[in-house]
Amino acid sequence: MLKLFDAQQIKAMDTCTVEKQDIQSVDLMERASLALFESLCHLLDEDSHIVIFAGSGNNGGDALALARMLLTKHFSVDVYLINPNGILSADCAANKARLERLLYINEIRSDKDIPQIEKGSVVIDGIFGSGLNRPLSDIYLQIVSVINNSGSIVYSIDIPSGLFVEDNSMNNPDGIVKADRVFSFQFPKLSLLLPENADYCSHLTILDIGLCSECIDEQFSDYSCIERRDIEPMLKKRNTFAHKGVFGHALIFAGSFGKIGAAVLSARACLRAGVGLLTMRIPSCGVEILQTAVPEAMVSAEEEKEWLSGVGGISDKMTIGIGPGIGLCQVTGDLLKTLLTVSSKPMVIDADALNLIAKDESLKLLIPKESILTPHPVELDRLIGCRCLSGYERLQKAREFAETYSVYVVLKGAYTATITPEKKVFFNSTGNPGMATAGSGDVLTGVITSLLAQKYSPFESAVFGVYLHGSAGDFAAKSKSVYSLLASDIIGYLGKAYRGIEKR
Ligand SMILES: NC(=O)C1=CN([C@@H]2O[C@H](COP(=O)(O)OP(=O)(O)OC[C@H]3O[C@@H](n4cnc5c(N)ncnc54)[C@H](OP(=O)(O)O)[C@@H]3O)[C@@H](O)[C@H]2O)[C@@H](O)CC1
Ligand SMILES: Nc1ncnc2c1ncn2[C@@H]1O[C@H](COP(=O)(O)OP(=O)(O)O)[C@@H](O)[C@H]1O
Ligand SMILES: [K+]
Repeated sequence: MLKLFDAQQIKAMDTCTVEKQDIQSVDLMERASLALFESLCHLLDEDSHIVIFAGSGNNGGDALALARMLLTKHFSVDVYLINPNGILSADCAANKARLERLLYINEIRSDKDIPQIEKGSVVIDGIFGSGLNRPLSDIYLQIVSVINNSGSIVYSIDIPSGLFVEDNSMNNPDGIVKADRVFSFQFPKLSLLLPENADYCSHLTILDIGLCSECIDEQFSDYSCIERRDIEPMLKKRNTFAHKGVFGHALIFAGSFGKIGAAVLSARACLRAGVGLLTMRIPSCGVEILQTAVPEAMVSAEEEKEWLSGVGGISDKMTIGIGPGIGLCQVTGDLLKTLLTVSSKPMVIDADALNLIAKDESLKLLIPKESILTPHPVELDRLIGCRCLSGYERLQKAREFAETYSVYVVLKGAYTATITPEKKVFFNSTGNPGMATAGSGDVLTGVITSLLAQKYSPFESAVFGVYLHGSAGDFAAKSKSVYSLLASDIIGYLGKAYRGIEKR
């Protein structure tokens, strides 16, 4: 699991590593720059012209060290050191001295020193890193504007200059470098996983710079990224004598007139994710459709033709999922209230079930503890009753919600965040923009309900389900492209996603 840290913690680990490994901080800088150099070389052409912008802190020091390494490979390099106050950090100064022996360093002290960037150049952005402590102003704003308007490929060191590591709600969007790729040292930065910062980082590479693992373990973090190696041990092996009774009985409430497709998608996904038995509670207009499309599912038909109004037959043995395509009828809201009142086991709550809860404050208190709620950002805003201005704010509100109601919140997006009742956040690493298509959320509900029915813990059901769903989406995108991917394709590749986890 990759932990994410704030700027102070990064500095603390830096200092701790230097002490524990008995090295100088400039040696750690050299190691970081070397990792960057090696990774960057794969992306450069022999005749690339490289324009490096270095700031006065350690991010600038990295950039100057990188320039020296690029010169050893005979790249054409121009270096601009932005030094309006004439004060450099010690390691930046040391690297300036080393580079000066090899190359003339242009210094930018006022706006008249700002260069035009030659067309076709590659820009390296080493102006500010994790030490940024205020939004950019003056000369820095002008330089960022020159970089962003240069039409060049831009690679940022550690983080796009001008972007804060965590909260950018008060930042100036014009003062942030838009990078084609960010090379982040050791850990992703939280801000790079939030949707409002998508423009500043098209691709992300994490570079291992050998920070001391003891120093990393000492630092507490509420945020981490789930990797394949965290998921693999969660997979439950199936024994030879297993029978369908072992793998749980899911009961999914889904569909309304015109939205029976949502029920079909969640049913198929639930079965493909491995549940033993599945009953679908749907309005009677959907019975034929569902029985034809998903013969493996049982149907509990609602008396009402077009929407759900009654809970039907439920038992304690069943694991409930509710929401896909159910609509917002009052009678469906009443059903939800009954269901929340009579159930004490964790359930999966999605889509219109979340919208119904948002409309009736009293329902929130009835949600069984440890239930899994799967809102997309708009559903989350409705649930908490306010329109969040940034992904960062939304994440904090979702954490408060998870704690207040003792539930797991799966906040969906490019990096879906599973938030625990303890307010810990686990970002997912699979998935792609092809999944931004109708019905992929219904598929996720089916998958998570299936895992919960198979006795995965609520936490495992959420993070494992999100990972599996994203991984199936990645296989689907490889085959169908991100443009043509359908939610059904995700279901079709769930088997391959399981194989991917089971293989290693
Ligand atoms: N992770 C690791 O372990 C490793 C990290 N390494 C590298 O170190 C980087 C962090 O370096 P850093 O701490 O020196 O901060 P960095 O961002 O270069 O400069 C901050 C300076 O700028 C200033 N300043 C701030 N905001 C400003 C503004 N808006 N406008 C103008 N000035 C502003 C502020 O000074 P102030 O003006 O506040 O006195 C401060 O002195 C990190 O990102 C990575 O690249 C590797 O070398 C080794 C391993
Ligand atoms: N750009 C993206 N990258 C990765 N996953 C994505 C992306 N866009 C959407 N998804 C995933 O697709 C699903 C969409 O869910 P949702 O918005 O509820 O769709 P629907 O309501 O159409 O079923 C979520 O699991 C989300 O994480
Ligand atoms: K940078």
